[in-house]
Amino acid sequence: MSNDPDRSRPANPSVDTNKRQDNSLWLQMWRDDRTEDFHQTAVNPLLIQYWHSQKLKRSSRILVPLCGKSLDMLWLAEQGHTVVGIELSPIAVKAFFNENCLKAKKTRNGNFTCWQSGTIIIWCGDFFSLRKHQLGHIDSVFDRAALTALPETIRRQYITQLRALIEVETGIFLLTDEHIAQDSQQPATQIDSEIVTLYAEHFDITLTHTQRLDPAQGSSSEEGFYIENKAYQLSQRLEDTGLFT
Ligand SMILES: C[S@@+](CC[C@H](N)C(=O)[O-])C[C@H]1O[C@@H](n2cnc3c(N)ncnc32)[C@H](O)[C@@H]1O
Repeated sequence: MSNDPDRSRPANPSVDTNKRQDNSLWLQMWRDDRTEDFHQTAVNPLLIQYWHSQKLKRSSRILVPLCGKSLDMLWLAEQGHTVVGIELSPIAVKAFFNENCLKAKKTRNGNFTCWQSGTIIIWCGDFFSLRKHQLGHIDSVFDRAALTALPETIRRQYITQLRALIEVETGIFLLTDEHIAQDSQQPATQIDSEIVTLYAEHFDITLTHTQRLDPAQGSSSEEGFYIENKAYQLSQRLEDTGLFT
């Protein structure tokens, strides 16, 4: 499932060094305006297709970790939800509000600057430093290119932090782009082994959608690989929370 932007990173520095390096890399990417590999110029079609199967109330609060300047946040707000994004780069946050002609109010909160326009709130700062009391109640998480943006060494910590920020009943709608070797025998209906490793301990995992992109469709996978888009619904198991003992 590896999808992080810099595969030339050293394989095994300590997690903290790796996080610092990764943050610098993302901040530089935004300064250089190199966002074409991940920023989508339209709302994600799988979000539109599958979001409502969660049957959330319109008033739900949705967490969008590592949100960039994603237009998906606008669509979620249009569904009546309050959207709570978290993004490291102030350039990305400013671009989101400016490009969508939204006037935002900025307030300082600890190491974060909190930008708000109507029902869209973006916390600008490091996801790993955010605390639950800052964020408030969260009903669902939308993760597109957040888990997969991080180096593999940090992904477990991402999930620990995500669980610390949400409620026991909060579900996650996760979209991934998996890079599959063309000679792989893996069936399209298979849950990615890294998703199992990372989430199965605490979550029930449902694969809701798989779409294999033909390399001829212009997908940007490396030679010898194709991309498979997958949508997962993750539900935390209540017995892990101590509610059923
Ligand atoms: C691959 S992009 C995806 C953005 C967005 N989810 C989308 O679909 O367009 C990953 C984003 O995560 C941000 N990011 C990376 N590490 C972060 C961190 N530790 N805290 C907050 N944001 C982070 C990057 O600046 C970048 O905008």
